[in-house]
Parts: sequence; structure tokens; C-alpha cells
Amino acid sequence: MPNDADMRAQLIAQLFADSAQANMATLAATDTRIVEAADLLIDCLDNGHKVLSCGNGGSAGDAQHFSSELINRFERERKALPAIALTTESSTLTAIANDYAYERLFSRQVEALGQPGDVLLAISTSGNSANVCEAIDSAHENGMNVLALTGKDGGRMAALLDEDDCELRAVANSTARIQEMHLLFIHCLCRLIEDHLLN
Ligand SMILES: O=C(CO)[C@@H](O)[C@H](O)[C@H](O)[C@H](O)COP(=O)(O)O
Ligand SMILES: [Zn+2]
Repeated sequence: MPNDADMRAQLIAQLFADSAQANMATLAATDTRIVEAADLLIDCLDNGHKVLSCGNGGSAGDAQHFSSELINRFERERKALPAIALTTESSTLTAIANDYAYERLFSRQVEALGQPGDVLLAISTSGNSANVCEAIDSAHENGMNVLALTGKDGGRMAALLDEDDCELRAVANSTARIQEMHLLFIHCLCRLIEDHLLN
């Protein structure tokens, strides 16, 4: 009869195995798209534009993780790069949610800050968060391109993208596993951006 410690150890081993399996399935499915996504960001930054990022819950953390690695640095010493996470200004966020709607949380900020040539990094594990979908529409209206990190079947976001945009979709159905893939996408992108600047 397995005891509680054995069962928890087994569960942890299963979670690690699931994550590793999702990693490899996602790598196979994304093919050249991570390089294309990095080129979208590199082109934006090389031309003096900036990256706005957004998402809810864990994806808000991912949006901030990405912007901090651009503004500060990732693994190597290099110039600061322009990025703004749209998830951090509590006065702005509460005012938009209170006066307009939660769905407008990011699109209103994209309207205010987005310039043609900027990129929106739009993160959602389901691809269905309404405020992230509205941010994509607003980015297009402002002449921006979109890099979408999604999961599952890509959700509504996948259908909103146009041919100049890029989608990196994690091959998993669990929100947690998808978030683990999203962080790996982000670190691959940061690495490719840094290699471009320094090599
Ligand atoms: O971090 C987690 C679960 O791991 C949650 O906070 C999760 O991010 C939230 O439920 C989000 O609202 C989910 O939104 P989305 O990924 O479907 O856009
Ligand atoms: Zn990191």
C-alpha cells in the first residue's frame, strides 16, 4: 500500500514528465516559428520601436518577466531595450476597469502608448482572454504587429492574427504546462535577441 509521501513523489515525477513531454511536442510543432518570432522582435527593436506586453494571472507575470529582461538584461551585458508591461500600473488598471470595462484593460493602454512598428506580446494560455483579444485589435488599429503566446487550440486570439503577426502555441491543454512552455519561449526569444545584438 503506497503511503502519502510515495504518492506525492509519484505525482511530482508525473508533473516533471508531463512538462518534459510538452516541451518536446512544442519544439516539434513550432518548427521555425521561434526564429520567426525572434526576427519580428529584432526587426522592431533594430528600428527603434518598442515591445508592449500583456496577459492575466500567471501570464501577467510572464509579460513582466519579458519586459524586465529587455530593459535590464537577460544573460549578457548589452544596451537597455525598450519594453513596457501593461500589467503593472495599478492606478491606470483600476481606473480603466472601473470606468470602462475589464476587457479594455490593455487595449486602452495600447491606444495610448502603441506606435506603428511597435510589437504587442499578447500572452494567454487559452487564447480567449477578452482583454488580450481587445489589445490585439487595438494593436492592429495602431499599425503594430503582434506576437501571440497561446496554448490549447489557440482560442479566439489565433483567429485575430494577420499574416504579419506570429503565434507561438504550446502543445498542451493544462494551463500550468502551457505557462511552463511560455517561459521557455520567452527565454529563447531573449537569447536570440541578445545573440543578435552581441555577435
Ligand atoms: O497562473 C495561473 C494558473 O497557473 C492563473 O493565474 C491563470 O493565469 C489565470 O487563471 C488566467 O486568468 C488565465 O487566463 P488565460 O491564460 O486563459 O488568458
Ligand atoms: Zn527569465
